[in-house]
Amino acid sequence: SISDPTEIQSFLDNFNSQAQAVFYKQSEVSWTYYTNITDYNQKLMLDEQLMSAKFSQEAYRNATRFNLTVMTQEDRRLFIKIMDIGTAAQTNETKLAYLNKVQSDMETIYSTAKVTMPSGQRLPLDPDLTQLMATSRNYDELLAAWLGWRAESGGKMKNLYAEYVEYNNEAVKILGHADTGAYWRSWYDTPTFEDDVRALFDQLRPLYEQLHAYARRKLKQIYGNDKFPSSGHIPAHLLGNMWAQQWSSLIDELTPYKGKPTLDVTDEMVRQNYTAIRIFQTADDFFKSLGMIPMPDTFWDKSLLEKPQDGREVVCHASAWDFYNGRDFRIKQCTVITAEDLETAHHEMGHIEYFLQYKDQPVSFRDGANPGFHEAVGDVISLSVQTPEHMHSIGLIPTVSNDTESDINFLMSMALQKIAFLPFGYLIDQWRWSVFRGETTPEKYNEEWWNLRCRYQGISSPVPLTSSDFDPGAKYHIPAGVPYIRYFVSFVIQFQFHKALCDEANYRGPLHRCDIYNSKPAGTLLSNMLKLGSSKPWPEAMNLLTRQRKMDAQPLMDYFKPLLEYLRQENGNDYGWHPICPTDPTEI
Ligand SMILES: O=C(CCC(O)(O)[C@H](Cc1ccccc1)NC(=O)c1ccccc1)N[C@@H](Cc1c[nH]c2ccccc12)C(=O)O
Ligand SMILES: [Zn+2]
Repeated sequence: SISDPTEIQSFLDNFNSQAQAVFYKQSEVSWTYYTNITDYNQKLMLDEQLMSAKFSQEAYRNATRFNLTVMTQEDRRLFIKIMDIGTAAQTNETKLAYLNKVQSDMETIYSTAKVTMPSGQRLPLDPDLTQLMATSRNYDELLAAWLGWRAESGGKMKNLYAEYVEYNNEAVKILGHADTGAYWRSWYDTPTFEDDVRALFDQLRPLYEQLHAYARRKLKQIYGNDKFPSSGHIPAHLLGNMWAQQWSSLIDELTPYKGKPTLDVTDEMVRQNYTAIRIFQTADDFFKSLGMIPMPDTFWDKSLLEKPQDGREVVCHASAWDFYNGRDFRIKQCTVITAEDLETAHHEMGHIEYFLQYKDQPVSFRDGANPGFHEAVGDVISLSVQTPEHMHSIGLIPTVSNDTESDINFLMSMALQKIAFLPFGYLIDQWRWSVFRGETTPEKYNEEWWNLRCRYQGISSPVPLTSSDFDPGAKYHIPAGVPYIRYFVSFVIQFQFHKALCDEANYRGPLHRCDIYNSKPAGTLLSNMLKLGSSKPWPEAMNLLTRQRKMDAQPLMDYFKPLLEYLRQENGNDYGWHPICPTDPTEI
């Protein structure tokens, strides 16, 4: 095998320039499809995916001819990443083409699904059903939207998913992975990763149980005790979100102390005629205040920041795009003028900032230190943006009151976003890993999904399950094949990052009131970590930013400590739920 340093270097240089060209072409063709769903654009994208797979297979074959043992650590790391080609390892072109087609068809079903409401209106998820789930307080209207969405999305792809699992597993096994779940977990390069995330979740459950109990009591007052099963579960369609994954839209009902200025800035954004562009300029301004890299002109020219009104079908689920040429970076988001979309805009721009910071790395290092890092960048900035102090400084709330009651109100609004999410962020890939392992077979897909929803999230289906249901398919990341444990990891580490940046900014107060806006030292510290991309093992990136190498839920627990005390006080013994789903949801 080849050990000559000159040959090693020329292979890496060659790969780097060829890969940029191939990945650029694939990004462009995919972008065309995602922003204009037609059979023709899908075919162009699928053809390009086969070309790109051939390039990756060739690079893999060439890379195996080199002797890794004589290389520098950095070159060895590059070769290992070049050989991690995922499903492109499938050299049977018919099988790979079919896998890619099935995956794209499921994502298209999801992205073009519409629900016919009792009124006869046909509503898409974005923006209509999302807004209905957030604003309606009518039990039956919420149920109609929830039932309609699951039928039009997941209900239409159950058999496709079983095939996707089979073909995806077959492809990654060629690389030596036990199954697709094992392949996805390998990106964290931690042999105890599954145990580590389970330990974090177990550590955080008491926080969630208290929030769940508080929300359940308030929702019973709104919808009546008779709508809630005696098992203690909350019906899945009552949490203000299609998947009950974040409960922020219930903030007005769940605010502990009434009579204080609202923390939901949506109305004020609408009153000030906020536009999608202005939402993204607000986010860009924050990164600039830290001395970080502003969005380039191509971002403003080529992003799609609003749902097209010309009848085009698009994939509305937000995403950030690196075109791998060091110049072209875009966001695709069907932005609406709400507090939640202000938050999502920061989340997406966090991905772009990461792209910008590592754009001079070799292509194979243009990735997050681990997938959770990529999801955390924007959310860290958003933790500062959402403080009452910052919201006041950008004119979205009239006054800042930091008496104890206002403080609890603010912590509640953050908990509805961050604590409510934890079991959801955890359970999605618990389900998928069990499916990829073959422990959960197709006839058990839906039953196991609700087992996890009932056990970890304490919510249950408002109607009896039938064998044709496939509720996992009603959540974008399942048909789109996007892993999800990354968000659970992000929701833990973003508080570690926030604490480290607040320390760097010489902030002294309570963590939940810290706003790092204008802190160049904090911006420099964050940039230096982001510049690494995936060139170093993630514990090193973690250490550079936080001075420790592990994921740690303590900063999150410290942030919410005052709220946990309040909730324990409020709930007394009225908390918790039976781990098993209620047999008949209408059984009371
Ligand atoms: O899915 C997303 C945002 C979409 C994304 O930015 O994570 C996007 C997902 C995606 C991945 C691959 C193909 C298509 C979509 N990820 C990226 O765009 C992305 C880009 C580069 C590197 C890594 C991820 N958020 C999650 C939950 C969430 C996490 N943080 C939040 C903050 C506010 C609101 C929601 C969330 C959700 O909606 O369930
Ligand atoms: Zn993301």
